[in-house]
Amino acid sequence: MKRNSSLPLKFTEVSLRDGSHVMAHQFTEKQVFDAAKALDEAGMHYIEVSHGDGLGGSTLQYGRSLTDEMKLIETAVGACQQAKVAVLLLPGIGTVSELKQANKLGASLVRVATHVTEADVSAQHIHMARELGMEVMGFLMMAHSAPAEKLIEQAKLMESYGAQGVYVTDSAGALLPHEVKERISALRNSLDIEVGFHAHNNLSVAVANTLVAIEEGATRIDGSVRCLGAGAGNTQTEVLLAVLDRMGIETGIDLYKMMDLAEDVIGPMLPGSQEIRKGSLAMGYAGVYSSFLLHAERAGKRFGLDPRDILIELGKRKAVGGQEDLIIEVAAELAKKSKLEV
Ligand SMILES: CC[C@H](O)CC(=O)C(=O)O
Ligand SMILES: [Mn+2]
Repeated sequence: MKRNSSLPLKFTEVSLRDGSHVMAHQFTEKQVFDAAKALDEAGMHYIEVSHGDGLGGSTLQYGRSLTDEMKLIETAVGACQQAKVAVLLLPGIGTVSELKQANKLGASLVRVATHVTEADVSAQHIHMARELGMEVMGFLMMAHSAPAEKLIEQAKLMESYGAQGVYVTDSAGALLPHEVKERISALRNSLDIEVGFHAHNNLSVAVANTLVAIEEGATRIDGSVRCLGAGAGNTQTEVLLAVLDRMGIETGIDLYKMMDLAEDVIGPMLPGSQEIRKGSLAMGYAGVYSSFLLHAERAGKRFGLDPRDILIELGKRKAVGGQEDLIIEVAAELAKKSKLEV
């Protein structure tokens, strides 16, 4: 593969943040310590640790964390010799004060995440992170739902606020390879900062999409070991690293150590196997936020509905992150409608 960038690839392992959705936000300090230590020893570049919905996400709406995320961040920082600890922040959920606290505890990269059309809400947080001396990336979520021109406009806003890179974030795992190619190359040709890619494997194309992104010049790449991320999980980190190794692309990360930690450290944490099942497949198919899966399954049980019907309806309504309350509303409406039809 010929990469359209001469910069080295930098990987962010997201299982301790995106995987928080799968764990219903119940990570323990020991789990985070063991995973961060093993990832650090394998040479991982960045390890993201936060509530699944980012700093400040531990609420009734998003799900309460078992362990205070600041404790988890501090634990991960303490476990790492070389890896940097990253945090995710969604303006409106996380605040500048939480960002300062995380930075004080040793988090040195923040990814400021907004819906793909709402980059303007990231200005204050990006400025503050730069003032704190943190590395800052923009994270444009639900990137499948906007055309390349919109992504360019929004990424340029983040660049103007001081972001040092912008991610195409396929939150729904809905992007197809040609759509990734179009979006990454559009950003690569329009920005003076790095471009990143964050995938979800709901349609089983996360590794393929990530390879396309790398070829088009993305240099910041996300993955989760054993697919420990929302929905069917993210690009499986250890698999991607093996493929890149076969392609002769240098990552600086020890493949055997990654395979071992996938088996011995992350494997035992998994509440179930991260396969593509009907719920996650429906999300990729309908373009729904991956972190809605557990919420939709719970609503399905509560209202006696097939969670897929709830997910498909959420896709039609173009629900965005932060609208977890809409899941209940949609389920209640569907249940009412189906009773009327009987
Ligand atoms: C709720 C935040 C979300 O999980 C961020 C993310 O990883 C994505 O949009 O894919
Ligand atoms: Mn994600």
